[in-house]
Amino acid sequence: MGEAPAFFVDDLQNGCGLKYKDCETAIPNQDKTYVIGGSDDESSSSIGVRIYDEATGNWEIPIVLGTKPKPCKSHSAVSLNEDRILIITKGSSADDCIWFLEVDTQYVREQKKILGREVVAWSKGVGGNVHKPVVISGPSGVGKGTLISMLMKEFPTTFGFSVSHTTRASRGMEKDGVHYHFTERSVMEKEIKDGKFLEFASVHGNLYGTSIEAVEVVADAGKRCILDIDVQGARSVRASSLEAIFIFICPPSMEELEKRLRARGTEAEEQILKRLRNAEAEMEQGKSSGIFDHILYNDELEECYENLKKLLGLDGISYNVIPGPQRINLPQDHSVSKIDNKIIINYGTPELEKASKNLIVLDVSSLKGGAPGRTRGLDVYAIDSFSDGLNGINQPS
Ligand SMILES: Nc1nc2c(ncn2[C@@H]2O[C@H](COP(=O)(O)OP(=O)(O)O)[C@@H](O)[C@H]2O)c(=O)[nH]1
Ligand SMILES: Nc1ncnc2c1ncn2[C@@H]1O[C@H](COP(=O)(O)OP(=O)(O)O)[C@@H](O)[C@H]1O
Repeated sequence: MGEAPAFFVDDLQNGCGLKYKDCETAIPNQDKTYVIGGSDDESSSSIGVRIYDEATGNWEIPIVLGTKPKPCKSHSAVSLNEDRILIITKGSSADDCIWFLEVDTQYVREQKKILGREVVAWSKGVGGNVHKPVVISGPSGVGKGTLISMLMKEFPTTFGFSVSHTTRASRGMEKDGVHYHFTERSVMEKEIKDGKFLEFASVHGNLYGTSIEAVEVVADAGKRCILDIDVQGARSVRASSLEAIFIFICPPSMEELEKRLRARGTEAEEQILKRLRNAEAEMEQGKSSGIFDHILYNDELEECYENLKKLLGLDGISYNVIPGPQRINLPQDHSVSKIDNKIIINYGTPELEKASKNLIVLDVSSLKGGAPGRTRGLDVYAIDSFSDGLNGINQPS
């Protein structure tokens, strides 16, 4: 049935006496009110967020994760559920106007625990769907990099590699920004504190991590993201709102793993021994932790590659191409309300009320992914509220 529309500025001023600027909206959610700022302030480079805790009467400025929407003169906002608020920025381009502010999703709750502060996270809404990202884990030397290179070579327009950050030194052939972002520990630690990472872990004595941006870059290129990360990282991604397929690669034996690591010739003896020691625990966790959807044995390379392709639906006959994102043209002046899983964007003025196509419906029942990054699965369509009879949408009572 019908639910309350966005709680707009005037309501809040009258109701609670909270102070804010014209370009802000105030959205009550659970026992807090989120004041989401516009940007009439020239110095501000993004939309701000403040939280009013009704129980304590205190304001808090949260840590804001994810890429923020660009500043805009005004926006509409509506609480989708206890987890997230939908924001529609006015005057933005068609592919940059629908945003989600996650306030209590699993990802945000985890980040609150890690960062010890109030946290919110932005995610951009994107029409259409893409295939789930692929997380590949396995012990050092098992052949993850080799398999991923084969995939990227055969399907260059389908896959994009999530370039991780690491504090380890570059190997001879590795390029900064291509294989890894090689970085100083102090810099990476600061960026982790600032919430720039989707996940990070200490592996073989170095710090490794996937920045939110690394995943967004691939998604924005319309490609399926591949992450080569360790088991701890895979566990963190499992707990995040990035819906992915998790694949663990096993060697045929520990002897063969050692042979491959030594033959690769990229590590000093001490590092080889450390990686072999860690491999035992990784194998145990990989096989039994419940994190991974699939386990592949990399004995014969070609055979393993064929199996990987099958898992990903790339076995030659039927790669199910999902249509690209829809373009969403939202009018500048509109009001927003929520009915069940549908957001109704009304841009009819009183005089135009009888004009056709004066409602846009944003169906949010199949949202996928979320902060940090992109929320996909939005279905957007225009309807004529009178002649189409709201297309079966329950009207607010
Ligand atoms: N958690 C996490 N692990 C990563 C990331 N990038 C790489 N790794 C893992 O770190 C480990 C060491 O990687 P690397 O030094 O390139 O050695 P290699 O696996 O022997 O080629 C591997 O298990 C990788 O999967 C990351 O962003 N996050
Ligand atoms: N199935 C396989 N049989 C033999 N050698 C392999 C196989 N898969 C990979 N290799 C070799 O093993 C070494 C380690 O592979 P690599 O892809 O670097 O592993 P990882 O990225 O998991 O550390 C490389 O020299 C690679 O050419």
